[in-house]
Amino acid sequence: MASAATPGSLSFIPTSSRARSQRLASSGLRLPLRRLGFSSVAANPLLSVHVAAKIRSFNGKGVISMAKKSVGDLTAADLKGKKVFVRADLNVPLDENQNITDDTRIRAAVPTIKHLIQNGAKVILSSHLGRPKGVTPKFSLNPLVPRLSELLGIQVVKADDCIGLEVEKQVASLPDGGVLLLENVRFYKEEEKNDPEFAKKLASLADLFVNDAFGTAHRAHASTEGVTKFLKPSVAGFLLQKELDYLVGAVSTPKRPFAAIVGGSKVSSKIGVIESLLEKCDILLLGGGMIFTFYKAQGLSVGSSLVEEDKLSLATSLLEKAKAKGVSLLLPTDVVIADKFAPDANSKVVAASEIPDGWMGLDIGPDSVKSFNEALETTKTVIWNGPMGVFEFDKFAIGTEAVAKKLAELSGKGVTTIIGGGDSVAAVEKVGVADVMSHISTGGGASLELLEGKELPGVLGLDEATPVPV
Ligand SMILES: Nc1ncnc2c1ncn2[C@@H]1O[C@H](COP(=O)(O)OP(=O)(O)O)[C@@H](O)[C@H]1O
Ligand SMILES: O=C(OP(=O)(O)O)[C@H](O)COP(=O)(O)O
Repeated sequence: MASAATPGSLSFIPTSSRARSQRLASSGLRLPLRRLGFSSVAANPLLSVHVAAKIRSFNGKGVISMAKKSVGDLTAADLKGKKVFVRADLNVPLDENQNITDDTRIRAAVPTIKHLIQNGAKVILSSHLGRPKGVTPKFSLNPLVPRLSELLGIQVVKADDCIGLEVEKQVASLPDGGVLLLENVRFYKEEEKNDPEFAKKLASLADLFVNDAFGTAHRAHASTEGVTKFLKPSVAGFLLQKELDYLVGAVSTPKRPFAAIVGGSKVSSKIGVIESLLEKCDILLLGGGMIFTFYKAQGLSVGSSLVEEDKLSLATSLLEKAKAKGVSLLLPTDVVIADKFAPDANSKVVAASEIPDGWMGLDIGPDSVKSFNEALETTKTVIWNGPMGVFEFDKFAIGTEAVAKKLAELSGKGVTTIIGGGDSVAAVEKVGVADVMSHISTGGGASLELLEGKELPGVLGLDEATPVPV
C-alpha cells in the first residue's frame, strides 16, 4: 500500500453551492435536474478499490493513497441491526420558500443509504447545510425530509438536534432499515473546530461510520474526520469512491492526449490546480478572468479587465514551465469586451492584443473557441474547471457554452470528460449536457483540492482497503 503524502493546508474558501445557486437564480438561470450514474462502483465496489490501489503518483510532489475500504465491502452480516453514522453532503440550494432548487446532492447520496437499509442497518444520517453561525432555523434540514423519503421509498425520521438525550432515544427506537436524519451538524461551532468531545458524542450514536460527503471531504470537521477516531470500521460511501476514482484515477493515469481547461476569475485560486495539471496534461487551455493577468505579464494592454497585479511574475513562470514541460498552453487569441460589468453592457470582439482603455474582457472570442475546439479534437481525456467568461450574463456566456457543447460532443465519441465542480457544473447544467459527461463532481472546493494533488481529511481518516492484486 502506498504511503500517505502530507496533506496540504486549505488554500482558499470556495464559493458555496448555496451562494452559487442563489447567484444563478437571481441571474435568471434555471438548472435542469441531472442523474448521476453509479453503475461501475455500485455494481462492483471492488473495482474502485482496484483502481485506487494502482495509483502511485499523482502530481510529482508525492505519493498519495486513496485506496479506502468501501461500504460495498460491508454485507448483511456486517450491517444487520447495526447503527451506521453516515455523513453525507446534503448542502443543497433552497429558494426563499425553502424549496430545494437542485436535488443533485440528495440523489447522489441515495445509493449508499439504500445499500445500508437494504442490508438491515439503522442509518443515522448527518449533514451540514450552508454556513450557519449557531442554531439558525433557515438552515434546518427539515425541508430535505420529503425528497429524501421519496427517493429512499421510506419515511425518514427527523431529529431536532444532532446530539443529546432526545436523539439517543430516537436512535434507540429506529427499526432495522430505518433512517434518522440529524439536524444540521453546523449548528454546533464544535463541528467546524473538529472538537474531539463533540466528535465523540456524534460517534457514540453509532457502531460504524460511512463517509459519503465528497463535497465536504476537504474539511477536517468533527462529522467528517473527527468521528473516524472513535468509530471502526470507518469506510467510504459509493459517491465518495466514485469521485475519487474519476478525479484521481483519470488524472493519474489518463488516456492521452490529456487536456485540461481551466477558467474562472482568479489566478490565485487556481494556481495550485494549474501547476499540478502542468505536470500531467498534454494540452492546457486557459480562459475566464484569469487570462488577463497572463496577457499583462506578456506586456499586453488589458483595459479595465480583471488583473491580479501581484501574480504577474507567477503567470510568467507558469508560461515558462509549460514550455519547459512541452505542454501546449493555449491562451485565447480574441476576447469579447464590454464597456461595463453588466448584462446589458455594450460589447464587441477584439484581438487579445487590442483591448482599449476603459473596456474589460468578459468572454473568450469566436476565434479562440475555434482553436480550443481544434485542440480538443484529438484528446482522449478532458478535465474542465471554471467558466470561460462571465457566463451568468447571456451576452458573455458563449465561450463557456461552446466548451460545454464541445465536451458533450467528445463524450459522445468516447472521450472521458470530467467536470470538476463549481461554476463549470452550473454551465453544463445550463446547456443541458450534464447527462452525457463521464463525470460531474458534486464538490467544487473538494475537487479542486484533489486536482491540486492534496489529500482530503475526510478520506485520510477512513480505513485502508485490503490490498488487491493489480
Ligand atoms: N473575464 C472575466 N472577468 C471577470 N469574472 C469572470 C471572467 N470570466 C469568468 N469570470 C467569473 O469567474 C467566476 C467563476 O470563478 P470560479 O471558477 O468559481 O473560480 P475562482 O473565482 O476561484 O477563480 C464566475 O462567477 C465568472 O463570472
Ligand atoms: O458546497 C460545498 O462546497 P462547494 O461550494 O465548494 O462545492 C460543500 O457543501 C462544502 O461547504 P463549505 O464550503 O461551506 O464547507
